[in-house]
Amino acid sequence: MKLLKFGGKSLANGKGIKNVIAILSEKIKNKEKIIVVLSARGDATDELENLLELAKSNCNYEKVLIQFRKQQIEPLTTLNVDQEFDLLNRLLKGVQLTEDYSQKIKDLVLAQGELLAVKMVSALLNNINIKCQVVDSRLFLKTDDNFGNAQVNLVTSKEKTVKYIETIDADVTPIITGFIASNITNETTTLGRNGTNYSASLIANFLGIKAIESYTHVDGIFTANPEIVSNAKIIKHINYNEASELASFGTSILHTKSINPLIEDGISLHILNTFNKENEGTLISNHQTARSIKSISVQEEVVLINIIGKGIIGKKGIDARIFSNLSNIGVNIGIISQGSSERGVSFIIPKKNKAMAQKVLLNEFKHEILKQDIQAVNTIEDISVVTIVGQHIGNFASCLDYLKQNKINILLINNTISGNNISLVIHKKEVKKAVNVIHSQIFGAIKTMHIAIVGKGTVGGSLINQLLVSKAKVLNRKNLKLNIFAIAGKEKILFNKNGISDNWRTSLQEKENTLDHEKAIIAYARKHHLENLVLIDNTSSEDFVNYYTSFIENGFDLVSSNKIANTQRYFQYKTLRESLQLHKKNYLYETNVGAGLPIIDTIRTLHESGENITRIKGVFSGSLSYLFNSFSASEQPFSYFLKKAIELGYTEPDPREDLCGNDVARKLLILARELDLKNEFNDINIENLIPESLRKGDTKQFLVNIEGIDTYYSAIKNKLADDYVLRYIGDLSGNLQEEKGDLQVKLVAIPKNSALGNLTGSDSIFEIYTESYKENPITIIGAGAGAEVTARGVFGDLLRIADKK
Ligand SMILES: Nc1ncnc2c1ncn2[C@@H]1O[C@H](COP(=O)(O)OP(=O)(O)O)[C@@H](O)[C@H]1O
Ligand SMILES: N[C@@H](CC(=O)OP(=O)(O)O)C(=O)O
Repeated sequence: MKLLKFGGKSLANGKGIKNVIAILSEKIKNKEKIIVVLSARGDATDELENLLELAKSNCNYEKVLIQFRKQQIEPLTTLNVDQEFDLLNRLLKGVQLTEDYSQKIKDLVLAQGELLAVKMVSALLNNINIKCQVVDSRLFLKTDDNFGNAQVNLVTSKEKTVKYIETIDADVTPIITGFIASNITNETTTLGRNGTNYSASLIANFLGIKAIESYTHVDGIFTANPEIVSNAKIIKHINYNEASELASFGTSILHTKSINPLIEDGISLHILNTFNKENEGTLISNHQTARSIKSISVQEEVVLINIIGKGIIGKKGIDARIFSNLSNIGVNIGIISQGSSERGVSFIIPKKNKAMAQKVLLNEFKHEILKQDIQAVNTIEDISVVTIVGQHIGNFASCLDYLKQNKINILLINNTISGNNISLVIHKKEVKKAVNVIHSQIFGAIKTMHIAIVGKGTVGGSLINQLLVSKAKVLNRKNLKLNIFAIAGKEKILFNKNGISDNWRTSLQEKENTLDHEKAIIAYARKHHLENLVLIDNTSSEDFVNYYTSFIENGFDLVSSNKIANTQRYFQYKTLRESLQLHKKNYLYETNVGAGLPIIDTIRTLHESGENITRIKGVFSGSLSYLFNSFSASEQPFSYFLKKAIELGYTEPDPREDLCGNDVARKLLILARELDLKNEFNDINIENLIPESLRKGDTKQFLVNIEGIDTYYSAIKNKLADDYVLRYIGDLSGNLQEEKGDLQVKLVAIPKNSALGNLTGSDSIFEIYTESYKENPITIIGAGAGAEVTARGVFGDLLRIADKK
């Protein structure tokens, strides 16, 4: 024999009730012997509670009641529910007249939800010729008078239940009400919200039934509430102790008191999904596993009480007085801590006990308050307790770090005596983010990075497309979800917390122009509680860089192809690093120097490992590499290659921006600063490649007179010795252990058969000289420019940040 319990959502109209009837009829037709226990349908209990409140405040409840009736008689509108609704009408009218109701009346009103459910399910089964019978549990579940949360008299109830069920013919399936019972004078009581599970466990225990199937609307018990963590993992098997732990820490699919009757009789409880026939669900039984399970639970409906006062530090008996006073009025203290506030005691109690507890404490400590030893007894309401069940504190440090990185403020932390549960008190609005952050950290489950991309030009646009194309692969290989939640152009901004899609260009185009993109991005991330935030700056904007600290302070890591932040004045450079350090954030900018080439990473690794870098030299600009490689190897005039470079898109629209040498100088400065040198941009000796006569005038004028550049370069070339070529190089030398290095950007003659002399096309080359490598520098050569390779480099930085999480 099995007992089947169906929850409210399973019995709701539509797919739910249809599946319930299908499940029941299949089992009964297969001659399985079953007993059924039902909750109220859909949200009936909440709706009945609401009707009581409406009546109490003398509002028009009739319309709401009509609507409620309509829902309850679906899908069998001919069902006679007059008895239940006549009673509801009378009770609600009474409440409206007196503008009040007792807990006793409330129980009678709520009970109608379960009574309607069993009536409907029986009728639907009878309609398909299945023999079943409505069973009102009030006839045999007997309780005390504690309406709303009545205690069951186990001995009497067992006797009555066994007797009652014996009266039902063996071929008739009992359809029993959950949640409701009665007292000794047969008045209706209830077993506490979500009490149907308890009814089911008790009835199984009384009748010697060894297996319960509990049908709900989720696939079973997960490593965290699946409605909060979308990639939570199902736990297939747990034992009673683990189930009790999860229940007591707020895993709402389980209820503490419904576990005890199972343990007593070794009854297995199989949690299944009404809406997913294929799923195996979670089996709770008395088996023992070698490895204990881990799961994250959330307790809502709690408040934090702070007793604040210098006068209570070190004073004996304060905790004892708190405990005894609250326990006298039946209030449980969840977590207590003196560490969180240096000047007081903080603890958690159920929200419903707040007023009572405050009154009792104010009275208990009235002398201390009078003497100003206690300044206040405060309550903080908007909090939740997140518990990681099965987690030892010893391995939790990285998780705390990770929460901090995600700007989650922990008000209290507590680990239990057994050392296997850790509870964190946090603000309610941060719960979703916190649970997701902890979950991904503990279970190594899919981690989601929430990315905002500013700049959608050649590099930005390529990056967005690369991310969209590669995201499925990254998810597969690295368990990492790359979710672009914002794209900002110069004027418009596009948001989607679930990730922007392939047609982002059109969607962005359709948006209105907006201002203050940085504020909008920060506000959006906060509103939607997004974790693992990364801002990617693919602009060349000087202004946008000013917002970097704001992003850092609001929990963002940074990636940028924009060089400005690294070439500002040294004090600004330093301030940014200080802010990164303070907020434990990362800033990666590999593409600032060699596009997709791993220059900064190599230099940083060498430098951090204590290798003395003595010189860095190379051709840092793809466009200038092309110009001098080609010009040196050909008889054509310089302007011929300059025009070609413009055509190929190697240069900026005004090629003088490349020729002036500032871009190479910026790259050189960035490298110098990686070595902790304190150089300023002005310290760099830059050879400007534009002849004096061509420096003035707009782009158009320059392009018209472009051949004017040739005499200048022919003269230089004529002076070249045999087997020498021209290269425009960045050169960092001097004593690099000092405060400042010697930074030169210059056109030089180089032997043709050297590494720099051998350079071809638009490749860049970086020679890194170190003490250990002496005259044989580490050399990195490759495409050092281009939107696609730069975007790939930015992508790499993003993955590096994800790896640090
Ligand atoms: N760790 C968890 N695993 C599964 N469900 C959970 C967990 N924690 C909380 N829940 C919540 O428990 C609820 C399912 O239980 P319940 O409300 O009793 O369902 P029903 O009304 O169908 O009986 C779901 O809303 C689910 O979000
Ligand atoms: N209907 C009652 C009892 C119950 O257990 O419901 P559910 O099984 O849907 O949690 C309630 O909502 O409290």
